[in-house]
Amino acid sequence: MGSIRRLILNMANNLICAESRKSRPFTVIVEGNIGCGKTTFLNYFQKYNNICVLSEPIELWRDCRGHNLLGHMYEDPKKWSFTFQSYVQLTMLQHHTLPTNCPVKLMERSIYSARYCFVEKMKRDGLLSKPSAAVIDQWFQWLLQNTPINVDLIVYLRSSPEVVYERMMKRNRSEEKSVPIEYLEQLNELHEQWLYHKTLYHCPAPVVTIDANLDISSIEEEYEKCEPHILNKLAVNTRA
Ligand SMILES: Nc1ncnc2c1ncn2[C@@H]1O[C@H](COP(=O)(O)OP(=O)(O)OP(=O)(O)O)[C@@H](O)[C@H]1O
Ligand SMILES: Nc1nc(=O)c2ncn([C@H]3C[C@H](O)[C@@H](CO)O3)c2[nH]1
Repeated sequence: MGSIRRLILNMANNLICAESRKSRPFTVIVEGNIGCGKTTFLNYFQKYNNICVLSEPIELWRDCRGHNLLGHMYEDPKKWSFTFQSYVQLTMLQHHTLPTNCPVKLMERSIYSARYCFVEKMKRDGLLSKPSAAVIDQWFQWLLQNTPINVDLIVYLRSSPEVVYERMMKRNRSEEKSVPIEYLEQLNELHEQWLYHKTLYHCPAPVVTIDANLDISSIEEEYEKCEPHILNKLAVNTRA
């Protein structure tokens, strides 16, 4: 009796998984250091009218019921890292689970880089206490097992800290004005370990790497090479 029950449960589970895969869009996350060109990359794909393009919810981080959590985090990371990362994890979860009829969802960053790069760096720098890091990770592990945050492809905009530091400074975001190049060097190392050498944490999908150091005048060729991977053979129409 037991084996028949297990067989029936197995079949039901397979049906549910197949159904959730069918209903979930082909999900692509664009990862890379601050200033590497993620927004610029997403803008290139705005021409497709059935790719759901989700930029990083930075405006939510700058105004959470009137509080600029991004600014607080950079001004006093010891005090505000947990608060900020809790909200990053929520807002990224909202993007991962946002329903769409589009066959492709293209996200700027993800719940994965928040955990594997930024939280990791805060843990190593002692900016997140062990209890705080444990709570963030308990949430992350539960979400991993119980919510549809699967991704199908990672586009890694690989850059050098010197290049992105110059771009970040030129872009001149007020909260980032005191970010030292050392921060970008360490963030770069974490991205390299996670996405290039794959020696840090689990990589949730295949990675396509782009040389993000290329100047704006020549990088579009790299974006074009990336298109077939993202369009994933789906009928994605360009905007009329
Ligand atoms: N290939 C490039 N060559 C030169 N400048 C670039 C290139 N890509 C983007 N930039 C410029 O660098 C700055 C950062 O680009 P962008 O905002 O796209 O990066 P980002 O990865 O989204 O940054 P963040 O992680 O801070 O949101 C912008 O001023 C943008 O115009
Ligand atoms: N600490 C921290 N944790 C995150 O998960 C995270 N995601 C993005 N950012 C910062 C980088 C840019 O300044 C700015 C825009 O990417 O926000 C983060 N900072």
